Amino acid sequence: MTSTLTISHLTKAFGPVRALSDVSLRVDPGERVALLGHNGAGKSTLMKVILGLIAPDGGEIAVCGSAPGQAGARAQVAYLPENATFHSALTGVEQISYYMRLRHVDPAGAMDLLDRVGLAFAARRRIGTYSKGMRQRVGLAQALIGHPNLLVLDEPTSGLDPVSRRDFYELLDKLAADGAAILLSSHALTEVEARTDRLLILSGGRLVASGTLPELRREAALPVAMHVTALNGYEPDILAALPDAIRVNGGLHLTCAQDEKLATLARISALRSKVADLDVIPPSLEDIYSYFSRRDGQ
Ligand SMILES: Nc1ncnc2c1ncn2[C@@H]1O[C@H](COP(=O)(O)OP(=O)(O)OP(=O)(O)O)[C@@H](O)[C@H]1O
Repeated sequence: MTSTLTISHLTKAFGPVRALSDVSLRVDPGERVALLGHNGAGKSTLMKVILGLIAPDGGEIAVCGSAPGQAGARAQVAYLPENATFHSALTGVEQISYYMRLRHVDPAGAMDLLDRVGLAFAARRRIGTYSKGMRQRVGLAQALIGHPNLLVLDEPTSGLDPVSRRDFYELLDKLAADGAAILLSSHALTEVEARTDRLLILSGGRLVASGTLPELRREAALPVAMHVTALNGYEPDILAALPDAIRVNGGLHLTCAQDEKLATLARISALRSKVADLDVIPPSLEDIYSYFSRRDGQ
Protein backbone atom coordinates (compact mmCIF):
# COMPACT_ATOMS: atom_id res chain seq x y z
CA MET A 1 0.00 0.00 0.00
CA THR A 2 1.30 3.50 -0.78
CA SER A 3 1.57 5.40 2.49
CA THR A 4 0.04 8.85 2.86
CA LEU A 5 2.89 10.08 5.02
CA THR A 6 6.44 8.71 5.00
CA ILE A 7 9.18 10.13 7.20
CA SER A 8 12.77 8.81 7.22
CA HIS A 9 15.52 9.83 9.64
CA LEU A 10 14.09 13.29 10.26
CA THR A 11 16.11 15.67 12.42
CA LYS A 12 15.45 19.22 13.55
CA ALA A 13 17.32 21.34 16.08
CA PHE A 14 16.63 24.79 17.46
CA GLY A 15 20.11 25.95 18.47
CA PRO A 16 21.25 23.46 21.12
CA VAL A 17 17.78 21.86 21.46
CA ARG A 18 17.37 18.69 19.42
CA ALA A 19 13.61 18.87 18.87
CA LEU A 20 13.59 15.81 16.54
CA SER A 21 16.30 13.14 16.30
CA ASP A 22 16.28 10.47 13.61
CA VAL A 23 12.49 10.10 13.47
CA SER A 24 11.13 7.58 10.94
CA LEU A 25 7.47 6.66 10.58
CA ARG A 26 4.65 6.13 8.11
CA VAL A 27 0.91 6.63 8.17
CA ASP A 28 -1.24 4.68 5.72
CA PRO A 29 -4.59 5.60 4.15
CA GLY A 30 -7.46 4.99 6.58
CA GLU A 31 -5.15 4.78 9.60
CA ARG A 32 -5.83 6.72 12.81
CA VAL A 33 -2.49 7.29 14.50
CA ALA A 34 -1.97 8.97 17.87
CA LEU A 35 1.18 10.94 18.57
CA LEU A 36 1.97 10.93 22.29
CA GLY A 37 4.72 12.61 24.24
CA HIS A 38 5.52 14.86 27.18
CA ASN A 39 5.45 18.62 26.85
CA GLY A 40 8.43 19.51 24.68
CA ALA A 41 8.77 15.97 23.25
CA GLY A 42 8.66 17.32 19.68
CA LYS A 43 5.04 16.70 18.60
CA SER A 44 4.30 20.21 17.37
CA THR A 45 7.68 20.43 15.66
CA LEU A 46 6.94 17.19 13.81
CA MET A 47 3.54 18.51 12.73
CA LYS A 48 5.03 21.80 11.55
CA VAL A 49 7.58 19.92 9.45
CA ILE A 50 4.81 17.76 7.93
CA LEU A 51 2.85 20.91 7.07
CA GLY A 52 5.90 22.55 5.51
CA LEU A 53 5.83 25.40 8.04
CA ILE A 54 9.42 24.72 9.13
CA ALA A 55 12.20 22.97 7.23
CA PRO A 56 13.94 19.94 8.76
CA ASP A 57 17.73 19.87 9.14
CA GLY A 58 17.98 16.36 7.72
CA GLY A 59 16.02 13.32 6.64
CA GLU A 60 13.29 12.78 4.11
CA ILE A 61 9.59 13.35 4.18
CA ALA A 62 6.87 12.66 1.62
CA VAL A 63 3.32 13.92 2.14
CA CYS A 64 0.89 12.31 -0.32
CA GLY A 65 3.86 11.83 -2.65
CA SER A 66 5.06 15.46 -2.50
CA ALA A 67 7.52 17.41 -0.41
CA PRO A 68 5.91 19.22 2.57
CA GLY A 69 4.59 22.64 1.67
CA GLN A 70 4.54 21.98 -2.07
CA ALA A 71 1.25 22.53 -3.87
CA GLY A 72 0.62 18.76 -4.18
CA ALA A 73 1.01 18.26 -0.44
CA ARG A 74 -0.87 21.39 0.60
CA ALA A 75 -3.87 20.43 -1.50
CA GLN A 76 -4.16 17.09 0.29
CA VAL A 77 -3.29 17.96 3.87
CA ALA A 78 -5.54 19.57 6.44
CA TYR A 79 -4.46 20.95 9.79
CA LEU A 80 -6.38 21.67 12.94
CA PRO A 81 -4.31 23.67 15.44
CA GLU A 82 -4.82 23.13 19.16
CA ASN A 83 -6.54 26.45 19.75
CA ALA A 84 -8.22 27.28 16.46
CA THR A 85 -9.71 30.76 16.62
CA PHE A 86 -12.29 32.23 14.32
CA HIS A 87 -13.85 35.61 13.76
CA SER A 88 -16.48 35.88 16.46
CA ALA A 89 -18.70 38.20 14.40
CA LEU A 90 -18.97 35.77 11.46
CA THR A 91 -21.54 32.99 11.37
CA GLY A 92 -20.34 29.42 10.95
CA VAL A 93 -21.42 29.34 7.32
CA GLU A 94 -19.76 32.70 6.58
CA GLN A 95 -16.47 31.53 8.13
CA ILE A 96 -16.41 28.24 6.23
CA SER A 97 -17.44 29.93 2.93
CA TYR A 98 -14.54 32.35 3.43
CA TYR A 99 -12.04 29.52 3.93
CA MET A 100 -13.46 27.70 0.90
CA ARG A 101 -12.92 30.74 -1.30
CA LEU A 102 -9.34 30.99 0.01
CA ARG A 103 -8.80 27.37 -1.04
CA HIS A 104 -10.46 27.98 -4.43
CA VAL A 105 -13.30 25.62 -3.56
CA ASP A 106 -16.93 26.46 -4.41
CA PRO A 107 -18.39 28.00 -1.19
CA ALA A 108 -21.82 26.60 -2.09
CA GLY A 109 -20.74 23.45 -0.22
CA ALA A 110 -20.22 25.27 3.12
CA MET A 111 -23.55 24.16 4.55
CA ASP A 112 -22.85 20.52 3.61
CA LEU A 113 -19.53 20.66 5.45
CA LEU A 114 -21.15 22.13 8.55
CA ASP A 115 -23.80 19.42 8.34
CA ARG A 116 -21.06 16.74 8.26
CA VAL A 117 -19.63 18.02 11.53
CA GLY A 118 -23.09 18.32 13.13
CA LEU A 119 -23.23 22.11 13.08
CA ALA A 120 -25.93 22.77 10.50
CA PHE A 121 -28.35 23.75 13.26
CA ALA A 122 -26.11 26.68 14.30
CA ALA A 123 -24.67 27.56 10.89
CA ARG A 124 -26.34 30.98 10.78
CA ARG A 125 -25.43 31.93 14.34
CA ARG A 126 -22.38 34.06 15.09
CA ILE A 127 -19.33 32.01 16.13
CA GLY A 128 -19.01 34.27 19.19
CA THR A 129 -22.06 32.45 20.59
CA TYR A 130 -20.60 28.93 20.02
CA SER A 131 -19.37 26.65 22.80
CA LYS A 132 -15.78 25.33 22.72
CA GLY A 133 -17.03 22.02 21.26
CA MET A 134 -18.88 23.86 18.50
CA ARG A 135 -15.81 25.96 17.66
CA GLN A 136 -13.76 22.77 17.47
CA ARG A 137 -16.29 21.47 14.94
CA VAL A 138 -15.86 24.66 12.89
CA GLY A 139 -12.15 23.85 12.96
CA LEU A 140 -12.80 20.34 11.75
CA ALA A 141 -15.16 21.63 9.02
CA GLN A 142 -12.40 23.93 7.73
CA ALA A 143 -9.99 21.00 7.86
CA LEU A 144 -12.34 18.97 5.67
CA ILE A 145 -12.44 21.51 2.85
CA GLY A 146 -11.30 19.88 -0.40
CA HIS A 147 -11.44 16.23 0.84
CA PRO A 148 -7.94 16.02 2.41
CA ASN A 149 -6.10 12.68 2.39
CA LEU A 150 -4.12 13.51 5.52
CA LEU A 151 -5.51 15.22 8.62
CA VAL A 152 -2.99 16.58 11.11
CA LEU A 153 -4.79 17.40 14.35
CA ASP A 154 -2.98 19.04 17.28
CA GLU A 155 -4.71 17.99 20.53
CA PRO A 156 -8.12 18.17 18.85
CA THR A 157 -10.16 17.14 21.88
CA SER A 158 -8.46 19.12 24.65
CA GLY A 159 -11.09 21.03 26.58
CA LEU A 160 -14.02 19.11 25.09
CA ASP A 161 -16.59 17.41 27.30
CA PRO A 162 -16.97 13.60 27.08
CA VAL A 163 -19.95 13.69 24.72
CA SER A 164 -18.28 16.18 22.36
CA ARG A 165 -15.13 14.00 22.42
CA ARG A 166 -17.11 10.91 21.51
CA ASP A 167 -18.87 12.76 18.65
CA PHE A 168 -15.52 14.09 17.45
CA TYR A 169 -13.98 10.61 17.31
CA GLU A 170 -17.05 9.22 15.55
CA LEU A 171 -16.51 11.81 12.87
CA LEU A 172 -12.83 10.85 12.60
CA ASP A 173 -13.86 7.18 12.30
CA LYS A 174 -16.03 8.05 9.29
CA LEU A 175 -13.23 10.04 7.64
CA ALA A 176 -10.78 7.18 8.18
CA ALA A 177 -13.33 4.70 6.80
CA ASP A 178 -13.41 6.88 3.66
CA GLY A 179 -9.63 6.51 3.36
CA ALA A 180 -8.25 9.61 5.10
CA ALA A 181 -5.08 9.13 7.16
CA ILE A 182 -5.26 10.83 10.55
CA LEU A 183 -2.34 11.88 12.75
CA LEU A 184 -3.43 13.42 16.02
CA SER A 185 -1.51 14.47 19.09
CA SER A 186 -2.99 14.05 22.52
CA HIS A 187 -2.23 13.89 26.22
CA ALA A 188 -5.45 11.94 26.88
CA LEU A 189 -4.03 8.43 26.92
CA THR A 190 -7.14 6.41 27.68
CA GLU A 191 -9.03 8.24 24.97
CA VAL A 192 -6.54 7.50 22.19
CA GLU A 193 -6.15 3.94 23.44
CA ALA A 194 -9.77 3.32 22.51
CA ARG A 195 -10.09 5.47 19.41
CA THR A 196 -6.93 5.08 17.33
CA ASP A 197 -5.29 2.20 15.44
CA ARG A 198 -1.67 2.82 16.35
CA LEU A 199 0.36 4.80 18.87
CA LEU A 200 3.61 6.68 18.35
CA ILE A 201 5.49 7.84 21.43
CA LEU A 202 7.99 10.68 21.15
CA SER A 203 10.39 11.32 23.99
CA GLY A 204 13.09 13.98 23.90
CA GLY A 205 12.67 14.25 20.12
CA ARG A 206 13.12 10.50 19.54
CA LEU A 207 10.46 8.07 18.42
CA VAL A 208 10.70 5.57 21.27
CA ALA A 209 7.69 3.39 20.44
CA SER A 210 5.40 2.65 17.51
CA GLY A 211 2.69 0.03 17.35
CA THR A 212 -0.76 -1.06 18.35
CA LEU A 213 -1.46 -1.16 22.06
CA PRO A 214 -1.16 -4.99 22.23
CA GLU A 215 2.19 -4.74 20.39
CA LEU A 216 3.51 -2.10 22.79
CA ARG A 217 2.18 -4.09 25.74
CA ARG A 218 4.09 -7.17 24.55
CA GLU A 219 7.26 -5.18 23.88
CA ALA A 220 7.19 -3.49 27.30
CA ALA A 221 6.47 -6.84 29.04
CA LEU A 222 5.37 -5.00 32.18
CA PRO A 223 4.16 -6.98 35.21
CA VAL A 224 0.53 -8.09 35.34
CA ALA A 225 -1.51 -7.32 38.45
CA MET A 226 -4.08 -9.68 39.96
CA HIS A 227 -6.71 -8.90 42.54
CA VAL A 228 -8.07 -11.85 44.48
CA THR A 229 -11.17 -11.61 46.65
CA ALA A 230 -11.29 -14.37 49.30
CA LEU A 231 -14.44 -16.14 50.39
CA ASN A 232 -15.40 -15.20 53.95
CA GLY A 233 -12.75 -16.32 56.42
CA TYR A 234 -10.32 -17.76 53.88
CA GLU A 235 -8.06 -14.72 53.43
CA PRO A 236 -5.32 -16.04 55.80
CA ASP A 237 -5.22 -19.34 53.87
CA ILE A 238 -4.83 -17.51 50.54
CA LEU A 239 -2.15 -15.21 51.99
CA ALA A 240 -0.25 -18.27 53.20
CA ALA A 241 -0.41 -19.82 49.72
CA LEU A 242 0.45 -16.53 47.94
CA PRO A 243 3.02 -14.91 50.24
CA ASP A 244 3.76 -12.09 47.75
CA ALA A 245 0.16 -10.83 47.96
CA ILE A 246 -0.71 -7.73 49.97
CA ARG A 247 -4.06 -6.59 51.36
CA VAL A 248 -5.60 -3.81 49.19
CA ASN A 249 -9.22 -2.57 49.04
CA GLY A 250 -10.75 -5.54 50.84
CA GLY A 251 -8.89 -8.05 48.69
CA LEU A 252 -5.43 -9.39 47.94
CA HIS A 253 -3.24 -7.81 45.33
CA LEU A 254 -0.24 -9.40 43.66
CA THR A 255 1.86 -8.81 40.57
CA CYS A 256 3.84 -11.19 38.40
CA ALA A 257 6.01 -11.04 35.29
CA GLN A 258 4.24 -11.66 31.96
CA ASP A 259 5.90 -15.04 31.57
CA GLU A 260 4.73 -16.11 35.04
CA LYS A 261 1.11 -15.18 34.38
CA LEU A 262 -0.18 -18.68 33.65
CA ALA A 263 1.73 -20.26 36.53
CA THR A 264 0.35 -17.63 38.93
CA LEU A 265 -3.18 -18.19 37.63
CA ALA A 266 -2.69 -21.93 38.18
CA ARG A 267 -1.70 -21.28 41.81
CA ILE A 268 -4.82 -19.16 42.34
CA SER A 269 -6.94 -21.73 40.56
CA ALA A 270 -5.72 -24.39 42.97
CA LEU A 271 -7.30 -22.28 45.76
CA ARG A 272 -10.63 -22.01 43.97
CA SER A 273 -12.72 -23.36 46.88
CA LYS A 274 -11.49 -20.33 48.93
CA VAL A 275 -11.69 -17.65 46.22
CA ALA A 276 -14.81 -15.52 45.63
CA ASP A 277 -13.46 -13.58 42.64
CA LEU A 278 -10.35 -12.86 40.59
CA ASP A 279 -9.50 -9.85 38.40
CA VAL A 280 -6.49 -9.85 36.07
CA ILE A 281 -5.38 -6.26 35.46
CA PRO A 282 -3.08 -5.73 32.44
CA PRO A 283 -0.68 -2.77 32.46
CA SER A 284 -2.52 0.45 31.59
CA LEU A 285 -1.55 2.71 28.72
CA GLU A 286 -0.16 5.13 31.35
CA ASP A 287 2.19 2.35 32.58
CA ILE A 288 3.28 1.53 29.03
CA TYR A 289 3.71 5.20 28.15
CA SER A 290 5.85 5.81 31.27
CA TYR A 291 7.93 2.74 30.51
CA PHE A 292 8.85 3.91 27.00
CA SER A 293 9.33 7.55 28.00
CA ARG A 294 11.57 6.66 30.96
CA ARG A 295 13.55 4.19 28.90
CA ASP A 296 14.76 7.19 26.92
CA GLY A 297 16.04 8.77 30.12
CA GLN A 298 13.21 11.32 30.52
N1 LIG B 1 10.91 28.02 17.45
C1 LIG B 1 11.58 27.41 18.43
N2 LIG B 1 12.73 27.94 18.91
C2 LIG B 1 13.44 27.31 19.88
N3 LIG B 1 13.07 26.14 20.44
C3 LIG B 1 11.93 25.59 20.02
C4 LIG B 1 11.13 26.18 18.99
N4 LIG B 1 10.05 25.38 18.78
C5 LIG B 1 10.18 24.34 19.62
N5 LIG B 1 11.30 24.45 20.35
C6 LIG B 1 11.78 23.48 21.36
O1 LIG B 1 11.78 22.20 20.76
C7 LIG B 1 11.34 21.20 21.69
C8 LIG B 1 10.12 20.50 21.14
O2 LIG B 1 9.01 21.41 21.19
P1 LIG B 1 7.56 21.04 20.65
O3 LIG B 1 6.73 22.29 20.69
O4 LIG B 1 7.67 20.35 19.34
O5 LIG B 1 7.04 20.01 21.76
P2 LIG B 1 5.58 19.38 21.97
O6 LIG B 1 5.77 17.91 22.09
O7 LIG B 1 4.66 19.86 20.91
O8 LIG B 1 5.16 19.99 23.38
P3 LIG B 1 3.67 20.36 23.95
O9 LIG B 1 3.01 19.07 24.32
O10 LIG B 1 4.02 21.20 25.16
O11 LIG B 1 2.94 21.15 22.89
C9 LIG B 1 11.10 21.93 22.99
O12 LIG B 1 12.28 21.84 23.78
C10 LIG B 1 10.87 23.37 22.56
O13 LIG B 1 11.25 24.29 23.57
